[in-house]
Amino acid sequence: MASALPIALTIAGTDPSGGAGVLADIKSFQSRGVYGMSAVTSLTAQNTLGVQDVFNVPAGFLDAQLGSIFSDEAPHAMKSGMIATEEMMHVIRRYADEHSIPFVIDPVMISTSGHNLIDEGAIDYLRDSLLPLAATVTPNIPEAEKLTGITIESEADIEKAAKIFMDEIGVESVIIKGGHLKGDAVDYLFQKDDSLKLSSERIDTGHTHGTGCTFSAVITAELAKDRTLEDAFRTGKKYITEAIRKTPELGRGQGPVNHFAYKGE
Ligand SMILES: Nc1ncnc2c1ncn2[C@@H]1O[C@H](COP(=O)(O)OP(=O)(O)O)[C@@H](O)[C@H]1O
Ligand SMILES: Cc1ncc(COP(=O)(O)O)c(N)n1
Repeated sequence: MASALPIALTIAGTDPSGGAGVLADIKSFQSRGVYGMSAVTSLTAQNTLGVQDVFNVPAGFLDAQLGSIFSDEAPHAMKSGMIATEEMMHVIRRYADEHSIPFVIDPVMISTSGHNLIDEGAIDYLRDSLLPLAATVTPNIPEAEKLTGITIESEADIEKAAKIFMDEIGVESVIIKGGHLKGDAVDYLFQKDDSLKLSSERIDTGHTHGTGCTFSAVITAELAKDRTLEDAFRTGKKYITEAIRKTPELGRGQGPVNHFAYKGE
């Protein structure tokens, strides 16, 4: 019997310092009242100063983890973050095909600290074979540029990129995050027949390690509760704004956000 407790799964890499990846996702799920599960794609050695090393889990062992999860208690929604290799993407695609639960893809490519987290050769597969399976995709500006092949500097460019995501790549919906542009922090949700733009003031801080992971995890948590994507996006935006505003100032580099800060519904 399906659990009454909402359950969300993250398929992502680990960050031992707790700011990004699986740990950020699980903290986000927990703080939204959602039971968290994880399947690890890569173990990274990283902290607020950068990524020191990466160990990719063999694709067969990712399969084993997902098999353990789905053969016992399936989650109500899932997200993916860092997926370094195409082989791992093949495995994830199979589970996404077999289980019709909302799937949020955060197409992680480069860490805030500038380290590459995906094989260059896997990007085509991610775009062509994984993104079309997602309920929504949450690229930041550099990721949206890489996936659409256009330069994004303005709102008109964001609209052009969204059209490529929906009409050419075939995604159901896309949330393009404007954190890397200048001015207010503006994010855009595009769905088939409508769009929604959410804006917040830009908080003057260097502590934005794990913002993308946290934002997409909150959206996934809300989808696990059967909320609409629009509601999930609104909650994600409020949550990440508070989390950045009240950063705990940890580490000697780009610190993590605060997963205790947002108190709203
Ligand atoms: N300095 C900031 N002030 C307020 N919101 C921010 C700031 N930087 C990023 N955000 C928000 O954090 C979320 C993640 O955005 P972004 O930094 O673009 O993604 P990523 O972490 O994947 O690079 C978005 O909702 C974005 O608007
Ligand atoms: C394991 C893992 N997953 C994702 C990110 C991206 O997060 P950010 O862009 O905030 O560095 C990261 N640094 N590490």
